[in-house]
Amino acid sequence: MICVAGAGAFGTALAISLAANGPVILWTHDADHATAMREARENARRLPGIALPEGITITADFDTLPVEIPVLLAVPMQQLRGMVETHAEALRGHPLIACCKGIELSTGNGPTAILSETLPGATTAILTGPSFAADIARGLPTALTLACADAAIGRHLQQALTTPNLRLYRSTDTTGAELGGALKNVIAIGAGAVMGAGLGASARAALMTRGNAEIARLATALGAQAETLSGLSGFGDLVLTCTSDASRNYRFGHALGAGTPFDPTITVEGAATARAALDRAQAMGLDLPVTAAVVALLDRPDSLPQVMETLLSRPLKEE
Ligand SMILES: NC(=O)C1=CN([C@@H]2O[C@H](COP(=O)(O)OP(=O)(O)OC[C@H]3O[C@@H](n4cnc5c(N)ncnc54)[C@H](OP(=O)(O)O)[C@@H]3O)[C@@H](O)[C@H]2O)C=CC1
Ligand SMILES: O=C(CO)COP(=O)(O)O
Repeated sequence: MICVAGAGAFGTALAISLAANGPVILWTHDADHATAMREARENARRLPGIALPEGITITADFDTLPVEIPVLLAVPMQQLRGMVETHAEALRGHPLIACCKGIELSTGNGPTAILSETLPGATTAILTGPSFAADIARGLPTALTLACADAAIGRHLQQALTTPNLRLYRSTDTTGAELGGALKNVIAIGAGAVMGAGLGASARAALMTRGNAEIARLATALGAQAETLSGLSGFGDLVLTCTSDASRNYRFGHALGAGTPFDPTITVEGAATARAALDRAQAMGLDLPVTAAVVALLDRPDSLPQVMETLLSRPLKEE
């Protein structure tokens, strides 16, 4: 049995896929949402139009968790610490697999560090990579990275969480897996802005490539391995998110570039992470021009011409 904590689009999609392997508990913090999902056998709020298999038990009560089953934490990054602190007693003793992408704004930390700080001694891992919730939920083929610092536990989790349509690759580089997934969202906002402003696919390719170099600069300085960044959780997710309007980060950037409104209730992880990444880079004396451009655009959505001018007038250098 597996528990998925967080009934957003991704948590629900993971629960649907995992239900092919055996019983799944899908937990939401909202009792009314649990009731609605139980009655409709659908998550109409976050993943409409897809039936929840019978093998998924929906609950808003953590106290009933069977001992030691893995818990996948699928809540937005900036909510992870608060959620784990609130439910620390219920989560203690369970292997915890973070499924969120981002850097915490208040600390500059990633998901597994937050889990270790909140529940010292916990077994932690990160599940990340290129996959849209709707694709997973519809049973389309997807491949993700499961990173766990403990190789033996990682091997066990890889087996437990692989499903017929979700193929997991294993890594021990949690830093690389987390940072690839976090920082690609920042570049996707930039890629969306380029396309929204009508600057063209060539400009987007340039931004993606220089963004990729920037991800490597910050992530390797923080201890990531270069091979991880060229894998599913890095390059794979960067390509997916920067080129598909199924991505919320891309669509948010597109709206910024086009000067059109964007629904503020939609989860856009790259916005807070852009600021967190820039803070960390500045503290380390690293230059992240694309991330700085995204932050400038977040601060002043009408500043796109100046932001582009700043990027294009940087000193010429070797690639
Ligand atoms: N959607 C996707 O395609 C993918 C998403 N991810 C990652 O998964 C993470 C979650 O995203 P996603 O599911 O899409 O987001 P959604 O916006 O669809 O859902 C977020 C969920 O988290 C819940 N939530 C918010 N705050 C808390 C809290 N304090 N305690 C418990 N639950 C809370 C929300 O509840 P409520 O509805 O009540 O607000 C909602 O159910 C993100 O980091 C994202 O990057 C990764 C891969 C793919
Ligand atoms: O992380 C994702 C795809 O791998 C989902 O991207 P968005 O959060 O931008 O929708």
